[in-house]
Amino acid sequence: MRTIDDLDVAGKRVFVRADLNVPLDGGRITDDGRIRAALPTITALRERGARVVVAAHLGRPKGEPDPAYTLHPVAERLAELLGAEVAFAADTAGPSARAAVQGLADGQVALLENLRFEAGETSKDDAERGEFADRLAALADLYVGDGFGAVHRKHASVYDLPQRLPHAVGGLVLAEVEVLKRLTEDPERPYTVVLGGAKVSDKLAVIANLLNTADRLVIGGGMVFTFLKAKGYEVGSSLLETDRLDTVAGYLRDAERRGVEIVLPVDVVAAEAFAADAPHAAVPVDAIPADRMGLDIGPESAKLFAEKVKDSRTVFWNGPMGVFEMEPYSHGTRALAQALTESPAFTVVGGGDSAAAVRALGFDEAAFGHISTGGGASLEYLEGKDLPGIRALRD
Ligand SMILES: Nc1ncnc2c1ncn2[C@@H]1O[C@H](COP(=O)(O)OP(=O)(O)O)[C@@H](O)[C@H]1O
Ligand SMILES: O=C(OP(=O)(O)O)[C@H](O)COP(=O)(O)O
Repeated sequence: MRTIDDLDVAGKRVFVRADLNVPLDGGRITDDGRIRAALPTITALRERGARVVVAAHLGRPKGEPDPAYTLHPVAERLAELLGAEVAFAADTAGPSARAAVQGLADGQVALLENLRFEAGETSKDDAERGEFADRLAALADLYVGDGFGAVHRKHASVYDLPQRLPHAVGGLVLAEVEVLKRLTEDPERPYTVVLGGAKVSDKLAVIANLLNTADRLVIGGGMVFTFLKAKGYEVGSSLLETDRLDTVAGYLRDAERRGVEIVLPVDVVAAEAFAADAPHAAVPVDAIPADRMGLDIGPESAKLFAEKVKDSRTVFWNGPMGVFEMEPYSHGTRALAQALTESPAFTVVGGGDSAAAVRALGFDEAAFGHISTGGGASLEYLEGKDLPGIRALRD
């Protein structure tokens, strides 16, 4: 793969596909880790006289403009961190984007509006994605793929656009892959993968392959309830993927046959509503009240998970154990993060929210082996998949 050092960027319009999908509270960025992670590539290009056109997605808007998902706050933060102006385009590939790019002098930066405001970005239809990629291609001379957190998405800006422009891989993607390789090439065992978070259907899909590589899967977060229900427990109003119950029951059988240990919580914190001030209590998993939802693992589970993590030589963790953004449901995530810092294992934390949780809960990033900007992307890389956003840079 060509790197940015192999490109002659001076005076050229360079499209940088970054992952700037940061957590927001209203319009306020609660963790700017992904913006910071994008800086080295942007800065290197500026210093070499490129006209840098940064593009990214934020959240999951439905293919049309939605003010709740504007990248405007990200443009402001990016400008602060760069110590330079960032021209923000109010559309993605329309007149405002064209004007912003046209106005760039060498070394200057523009940020396009959320790529997912266009249906073509995420379309499953090759022609529709291609048509949007053509419009993006008209904005630039060169392409740099640096949005590691999105390289597992076969989206127009990730997969189709690099096929239309001379391209290179960015430093963030290179660095992430370098670390994750250590987990695919003969990881020290026991090798434990901890899964949590809210993107339940995405993450259920990686489990089949992880059963081939990991010795132990520890399951927390929103994923838990599909497992508990598949085992016959009632889960009240917790997150549940009803149509995946058979699949999950299959994973449990498969794991047992292969000798892969699946560690599930023994207790959960069940709340009356999705709110910090809702009445809540830790209950055993066989006693979740019908009118309550599980928003964290319970204290007994936190102890159990900590033991499993400490008794490992390699740990990959993606997905918070609970709704860590609300204090009453942050204890499971805190206990797990603490255990990772005390484990003799090589530890990798991946995912926008997981990395944000570790920082928000006050942990020192240096206490972990690596904090990756990508959750789903890391998991799919660990599965051994050829990821669309990396494949397109190789061709
Ligand atoms: N039991 C739960 N019910 C609902 N949401 C949960 C639960 N546990 C964790 N979450 C939520 O999961 C979100 C992060 O999930 P996800 O995006 O999958 O992680 P990452 O960004 O690290 O890949 C957090 O915002 C957290 O509040
Ligand atoms: O936040 C992201 O992934 P992650 O939650 O798996 O770390 C990426 O920006 C990809 O977002 P997506 O899962 O909406 O495609």
